[in-house]
Amino acid sequence: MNIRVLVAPSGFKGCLDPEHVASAIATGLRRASDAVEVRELALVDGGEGTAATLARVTDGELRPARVTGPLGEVLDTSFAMLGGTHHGTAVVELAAAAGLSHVPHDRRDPMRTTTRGVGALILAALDAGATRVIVGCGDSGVNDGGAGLAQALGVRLLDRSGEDIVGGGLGLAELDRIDLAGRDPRLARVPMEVACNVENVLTGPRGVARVFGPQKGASEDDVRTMEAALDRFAAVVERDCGVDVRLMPGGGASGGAGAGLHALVGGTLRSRFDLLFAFHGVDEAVAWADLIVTAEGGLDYKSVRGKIPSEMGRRGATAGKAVVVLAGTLGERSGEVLDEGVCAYFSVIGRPQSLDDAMRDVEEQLGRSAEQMMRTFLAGVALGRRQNSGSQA
Ligand SMILES: O=C(O)[C@H](O)CO
Repeated sequence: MNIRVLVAPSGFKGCLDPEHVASAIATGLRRASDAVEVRELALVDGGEGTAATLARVTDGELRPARVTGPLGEVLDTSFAMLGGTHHGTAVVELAAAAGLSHVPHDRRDPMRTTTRGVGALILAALDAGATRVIVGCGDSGVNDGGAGLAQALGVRLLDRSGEDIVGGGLGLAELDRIDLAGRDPRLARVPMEVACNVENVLTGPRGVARVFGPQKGASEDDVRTMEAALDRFAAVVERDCGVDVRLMPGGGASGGAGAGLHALVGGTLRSRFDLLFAFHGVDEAVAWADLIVTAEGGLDYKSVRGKIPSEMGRRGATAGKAVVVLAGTLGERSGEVLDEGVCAYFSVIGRPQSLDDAMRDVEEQLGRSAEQMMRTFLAGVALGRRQNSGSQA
């Protein structure tokens, strides 16, 4: 009897895209036995690779666009126009115009980086005739509450002297008034859904500056300054737009771009998995599988807060399926993923080596680990069969 294995990993950020992660795992699984039937789903979570992957799975295309990058530089990037039954839907990946990967290490500074280019991508999608826009959040290098993108779409964010505030997380500290009158009128007609991690909130103890600021280059002082700036932003938004974005689920996505996209642009914030997994047919694939193998570059306590391994753990457990996670590295409290329905997790790193070497060998290591994991699983299946036939004899 064949064992049906669903391979549904995320990409290994900055190292291997989800398609290559999936195919490396699938190769290893097939080596374990001819009785293994594999189905590959390369999953995206709204961050890097989302537009390209959704274009591919729907037979759509990437459209080039020249925008302002996070540091104010000229950036050649793209958005997706989906195909098939999703014709008319545009996917704007925030990371494509404001991603951390566009900011060199020595210039990481979320006090200054901007989402302005994301607004330009949304305009390009509207100009291309989009009738529905999906904005994917994640992997950003910004903390501007979506101010830059809103300004690019015609929203005025004014300081006390009636001047437009400057770009970046710091500019929000000067915000005094919001004027929505000049917002692009097409935004009132074209529905926009924002795929976000609904665990991320704008302010408070789990606020976005505190949780994600340091990885974007913020010092402790910067974090405090940005928190105060986001508090001010939230207060002005509440007064001028009539919505409290402080603890709104997903409002903290991508440096608070979730809050700005909702309050200033009119987008609806949605769980990224509910929105994006439908394109992949995840629920049907989970129902098909006996075993689910998912993967992530770095597994740690953040993985249980709305990341792909924990989401696959939950969906697998609900459907009564075994879920295993293969990870590049195991970080702080990675074991918390076991509380999310995952049966077991492994690091694929086989020997002490530098990060560069590990990244170079990762496909081979994924294949080897997947093969050994599958052999263990098959041994368990064989043992179960023997015990069953023994108890029936
Ligand atoms: O984009 C970001 O800021 C992080 O991925 C959290 O959403």
